[in-house]
Amino acid sequence: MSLYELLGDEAISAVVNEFYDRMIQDPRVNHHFINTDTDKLRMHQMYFLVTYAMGGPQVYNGRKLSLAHKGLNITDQEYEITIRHLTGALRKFDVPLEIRAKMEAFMRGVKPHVVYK
Ligand code: HEM
Repeated sequence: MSLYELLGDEAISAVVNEFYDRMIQDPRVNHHFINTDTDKLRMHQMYFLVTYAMGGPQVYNGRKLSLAHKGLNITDQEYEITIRHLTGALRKFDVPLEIRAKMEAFMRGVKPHVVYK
């Protein structure tokens, strides 16, 4: 069974919303989002995770990660903070450790496409 089937749409969207709330409230990373339509971004992020991290239906039609983060110059430290906010959001909704570990591994795998662009 895929992560997508295990969690379901509702839980995934709750996690993504919680994750964005944490990012937007955190002064160490929220400056990146000043010029971003965050409602649109929540949707894109959710579709991206469903499609690539969770083995769900292919619903993502946004830009490639390296293009989406071009010019943001995201640092290693900001990346770690972001991972902590995602795993924190997963924990808040009692997502089991095994799934949290898989999501974290996925996030670490795409890091080269996101940092220092
Ligand atoms: C950890 C893995 C990450 C994934 C999987 C991811 C995924 C995405 C996706 C799917 C988009 C939308 C692309 C589109 O609209 O076409 C996006 C945009 C964006 N991401 Fe990430 N992201 C990650 C890490 C980060 C980090 C660490 C930051 C900053 C601290 C960040 C900041 C942004 C911003 C500001 C945008 C919007 C750019 C714009 O307005 O054009 N992302 N990301």
